[in-house]
Amino acid sequence: MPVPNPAAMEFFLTRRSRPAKILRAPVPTREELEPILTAAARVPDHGKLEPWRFIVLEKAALTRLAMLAETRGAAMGLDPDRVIKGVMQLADADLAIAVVHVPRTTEKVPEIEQILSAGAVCLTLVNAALASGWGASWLTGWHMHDGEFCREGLGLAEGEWVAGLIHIGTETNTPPDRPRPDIAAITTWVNE
Ligand SMILES: Cc1cc2nc3c(=O)[nH]c(=O)nc-3n(C[C@H](O)[C@H](O)[C@H](O)COP(=O)(O)O)c2cc1C
Repeated sequence: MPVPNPAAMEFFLTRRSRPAKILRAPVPTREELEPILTAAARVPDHGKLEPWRFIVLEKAALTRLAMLAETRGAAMGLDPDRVIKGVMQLADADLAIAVVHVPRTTEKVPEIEQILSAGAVCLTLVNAALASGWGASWLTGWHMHDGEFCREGLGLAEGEWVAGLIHIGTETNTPPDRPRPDIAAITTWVNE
């Protein structure tokens, strides 16, 4: 007989991100983050390759990265509004964790499966933070897709890239949930 876990199921049926712009201090301490990171690293991982790693960005690092985004966005010739959006995402944050995809060279596990595993880390990190009572959000942005920014600002090695920048903090208000998928419309039942 299956042994249900109603509390876990209730969490999954009601969980939702909190927009990064409404997250503020206090943020989890390093000690409080440890179980959250441990939960996030407990994901399906074909071949046990661990094709991901974490970079925990505390306030001073986010301020430094916001300044780098300003110069980098201008150097890239991006639309100023887009630059500012990326800059403020970092400048307003008190804590964010970059989940870095670290591709492993192996013939047994295609890279796409390693990338999917990195996505699982991102979602589990959001969920573990939410389950611990924090607000959390999975963002990226033009800076996280820019190799030069990631090399200079985050010290990423060749081939590494940011799968998600997970913002974590205290929510300052509770915005309404968004409409959720119609399960009947996206599900096909096959019995023959
Ligand atoms: C890979 C990925 C990247 C994302 N990047 C952004 C982003 O840069 N900016 C943004 O506003 N939302 C971004 N989102 C969407 C947010 O995470 C969004 O708030 C999320 O869909 C909320 O879903 P939930 O409430 O079910 O957790 C991204 C989502 C994913 C999966």
